[in-house]
Amino acid sequence: MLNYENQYSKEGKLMYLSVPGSTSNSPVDCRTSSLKIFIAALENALTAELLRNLSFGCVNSVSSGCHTDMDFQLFQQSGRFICQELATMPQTAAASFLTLRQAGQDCEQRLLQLTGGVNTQKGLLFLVLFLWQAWVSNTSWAALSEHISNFAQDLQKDYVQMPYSRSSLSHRAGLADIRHLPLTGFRPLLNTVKLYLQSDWSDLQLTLYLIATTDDTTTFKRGGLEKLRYVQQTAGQILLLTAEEQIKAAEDLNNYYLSNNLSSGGVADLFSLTKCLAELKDQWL
Ligand SMILES: CC(C)(COP(=O)(O)OP(=O)(O)OC[C@H]1O[C@@H](n2cnc3c(N)ncnc32)[C@H](O[C@H]2O[C@H](COP(=O)(O)OP(=O)(O)OP(=O)(O)O)[C@@H](O)[C@H]2O)[C@@H]1O)[C@@H](O)C(=O)NCCC(=O)NCCS
Ligand SMILES: Nc1ncnc2[nH]cnc12
Repeated sequence: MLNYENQYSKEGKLMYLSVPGSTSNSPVDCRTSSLKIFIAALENALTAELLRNLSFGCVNSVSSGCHTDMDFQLFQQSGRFICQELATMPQTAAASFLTLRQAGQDCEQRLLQLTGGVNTQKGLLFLVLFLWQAWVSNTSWAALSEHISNFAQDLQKDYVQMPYSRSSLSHRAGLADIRHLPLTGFRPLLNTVKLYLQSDWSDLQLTLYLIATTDDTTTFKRGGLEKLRYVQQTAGQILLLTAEEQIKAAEDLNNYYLSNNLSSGGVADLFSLTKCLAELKDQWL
């Protein structure tokens, strides 16, 4: 077992691991070795998301949900691709919002090339890059929310300059879209992680909680505001039932998604990120 000598910054943060007797004179950067921890947690979470029994219009191991253009294998490829991109992302991308956005847009284009133009997980990629940036910049868990909120403030400009697009429709409908998360320092997601760690929620209960509390623009785009509000209210009511009653009611809601051609893609991403952060929390600086 190698005996590591840690090296700390002036603020006392663990910055490097130096390997005694190593041939190279440059210390092993703990950010590189620890990035493997980050990526392993993301891989585990993405696998769990695809293995959900009820996926509410999303792709899983036994169904393509309401997606004729995507399947389980494509999502496996998409997830592996995103993990590989994070593993090789240059640290310079973490320097500012603009460098991160450029890196994210380049990565999003490579992802779309991989999928033949099908949007599998561009939302997940967007969100996980903020967490990647915080991780590689050695932001502590306690400082995470304020750090991301400050870092992402330029996102506000998206709403001003937004061309007439789906995002503008959801924004005009008053929805808290995907940009709301980094702008609020991932506060809703971190609250979900805290609740998840305190409870013994099943994957179904976590999914239902996320449906109830998320303005999923993929659901809104396909079904409009009335159906979005219906699934949110129904999921919240299901969580109040006994565990046995929940199963039947959840299957009915899952069938509602399928019969109305609805997808919960945003919820699926938040499911993955909740699981990922729950695994990382105790190892986060
Ligand atoms: C910032 C962007 C990613 C914004 O993209 P866009 O302008 O398209 O914004 P939206 O359409 O509003 O949302 C994009 C995706 O975000 C997910 N999502 C939706 N609601 C929420 C929410 N409330 N909280 C969190 N995340 C949310 C969702 O992504 C997932 O679903 C997609 C797959 O489902 P599907 O139904 O197939 O989606 P579509 O293909 O759109 O529908 P069909 O055509 O099939 O009918 C998939 O993306 C999942 O991830 C929304 O789709 C982007 O503009 C951007 O800037 N990206 C590059 C920059 C970057 O990455 N920067 C890094 C940091 S600065
Ligand atoms: N499993 C899935 N199916 C459809 N859209 C998704 N977005 C993220 N995960 C997804």
